[in-house]
Amino acid sequence: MRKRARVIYNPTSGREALKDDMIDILAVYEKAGYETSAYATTPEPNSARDEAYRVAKEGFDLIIAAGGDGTINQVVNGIAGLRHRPKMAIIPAGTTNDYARALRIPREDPVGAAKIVLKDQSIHMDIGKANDQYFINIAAGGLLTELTYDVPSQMKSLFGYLAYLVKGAELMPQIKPIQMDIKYDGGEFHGEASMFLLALTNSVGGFEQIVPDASLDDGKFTMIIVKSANMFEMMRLMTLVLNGGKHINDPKVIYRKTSKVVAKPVDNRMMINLDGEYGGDAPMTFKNLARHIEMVANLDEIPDDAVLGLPADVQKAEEKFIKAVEKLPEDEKNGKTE
Ligand SMILES: Nc1ncnc2c1ncn2[C@@H]1O[C@H](COP(=O)(O)OP(=O)(O)OP(=O)(O)O)[C@@H](O)[C@H]1O
Repeated sequence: MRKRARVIYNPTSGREALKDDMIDILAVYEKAGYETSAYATTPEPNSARDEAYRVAKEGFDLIIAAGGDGTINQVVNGIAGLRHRPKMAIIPAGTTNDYARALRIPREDPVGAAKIVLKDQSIHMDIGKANDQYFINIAAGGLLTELTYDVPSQMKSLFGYLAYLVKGAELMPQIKPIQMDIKYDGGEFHGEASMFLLALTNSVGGFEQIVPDASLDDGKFTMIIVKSANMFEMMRLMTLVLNGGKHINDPKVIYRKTSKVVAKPVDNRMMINLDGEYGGDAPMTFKNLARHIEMVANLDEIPDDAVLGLPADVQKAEEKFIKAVEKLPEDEKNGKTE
């Protein structure tokens, strides 16, 4: 039987240009060997998610999420909990397109983005689970992230609103740190912080320097906690970000790799932002699901150190080996066995 693909596209996203290109897009996936059909999402809140779930259950081989990061998030939410998870591809048509940036998929050319499938390259991407929802790129909490809910949609990306903040001086008094308790692998933060952020890729709100060393398939989030900072300090940190990712060593910042995080507010409400949308209130447990979704990617263009490319079993074997070595007496670790 021929392989089957479904293009799930948002006819309202970004420039609304997808419809015009759909015949050419379908032809690309046919050429790649898939019997391909298209589904336009509807105004119902979860239509992309529900369609992705339906076709995955029917045994489709490939789902192409065409739209903004919101559409990709929904398709992932439709299939992430299933045993049979079709391969995914993305055709970016939103405003920020963080995910396409990380996978090096063309962002201005929908047919060109589809053609990446012809290279037959993919990455098994890590995704995040936040209580019972999934996210593909970012989870964040703290007052600074709450501001994003009030800003216009083109400023919705996590850091895109900084320009807006600079203009909107009336918002400055709202940038108050809150008390939070964040447990992560091997450590805990308890105190006042302006925000915390978990990233799965190096592409956060259009910036590639916020997480300069993200790996897409290492089973770990990059966690950033910005300790209590005022607006001036935030701007200083952003300057360090733009200056080659120097913020990661700043005393105001905790920067760690972790596979699990438990975030709790202390005497406050803490809203959580998942991939740029409100995702519920903390307490929340975040788990990294390693190498969970196979995504078509422009592998040639992705820096080598962003992809481990190891099958999960090899990775596990490596981890076991490292743990076993750690348990050895000091002499044996150094190669002395007598
Ligand atoms: N046919 C439709 N009519 C109205 N809204 C729709 C329709 N299809 C999907 N939506 C809504 O579009 C949103 C997802 O938008 P998506 O992320 O794809 O694009 P975007 O908002 O243009 O991109 P970005 O997030 O980068 O700004 C969801 O809230 C979804 O409910």
